[in-house]
Amino acid sequence: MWRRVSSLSPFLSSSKSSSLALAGNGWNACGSLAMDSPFSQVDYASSLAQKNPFITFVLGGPGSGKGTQCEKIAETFGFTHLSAGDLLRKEIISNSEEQNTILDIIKDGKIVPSEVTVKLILKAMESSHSDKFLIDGFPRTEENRVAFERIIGLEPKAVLFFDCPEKEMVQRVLNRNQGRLDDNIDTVKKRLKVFKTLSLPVVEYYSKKGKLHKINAVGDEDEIFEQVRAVFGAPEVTN
Ligand SMILES: Nc1ncnc2c1ncn2[C@@H]1O[C@H](COP(=O)(O)OP(=O)(O)O)[C@@H](O)[C@H]1O
Ligand SMILES: O=c1ccn([C@@H]2O[C@H](COP(=O)(O)OP(=O)(O)O)[C@@H](O)[C@H]2O)c(=O)[nH]1
Ligand SMILES: [Mg+2]
Repeated sequence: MWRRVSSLSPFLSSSKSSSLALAGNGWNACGSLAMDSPFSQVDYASSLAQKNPFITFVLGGPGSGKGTQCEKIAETFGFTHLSAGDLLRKEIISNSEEQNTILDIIKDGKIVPSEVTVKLILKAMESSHSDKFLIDGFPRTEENRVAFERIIGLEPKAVLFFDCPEKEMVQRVLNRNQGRLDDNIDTVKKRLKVFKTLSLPVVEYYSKKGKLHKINAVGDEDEIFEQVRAVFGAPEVTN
């Protein structure tokens, strides 16, 4: 079942004291790694997990408006916006060992190995002083999702899903005009297949967990943002 749009604002204000994300994955109730944890070598993630930031994953097909809406959310609600695609594109123009592999995968509309993407996200989160993150365009597969939980030791508190018809997504991607090597009809067709087969199961997973906020991504940017604002900003109706 899709979750109705309801406000996250009470959740946001109490996020610092929440211990939800520390359960499981080798973490004990104090937020420390258990002695027998298989991940006790991964101490670089421990300080981030102890901070327990408010993480929102932002999902949706190519061109559904994730990046556009994330900019608005970041500006309005003070989130730090991390686009997984942007982090990967930065790797391509750096001298990283993986630059050619990443380029080929993106050009082909496939998914970069989880380990690579999660490490880039972790590095970006650690170098920020923020305690509220929007992670845009990730996780794109169930394997991505599991790798994030395993390596970082945290789960999202909320997940936004921008629901957009394919025809509209294709039109937007082809008009994006940002010089992206994947904004062409061949790649977008492949990306839509990947989205349906690998990414929609992640959306379904968070729906079942009651964390999903589905946004109708058709309409003008401001209309869409009003739906998003209701998720983050409006006071929770209690009875
Ligand atoms: N609501 C909208 N209506 C029409 N075009 C939009 C809308 N939102 C975003 N766009 C445009 O569509 C393209 C894709 O948007 P973007 O935010 O990059 O999507 P995503 O990050 O999901 O791929 C961009 O050129 C953007 O300006
Ligand atoms: O977690 C991610 C995010 C992106 N990508 C790759 O980067 C491309 C572009 O992703 P981005 O989120 O920038 O695209 P958008 O959905 O915004 O068009 C994707 O098609 C994938 O090839 C990936 O492999 N893993
Ligand atoms: Mg984007």
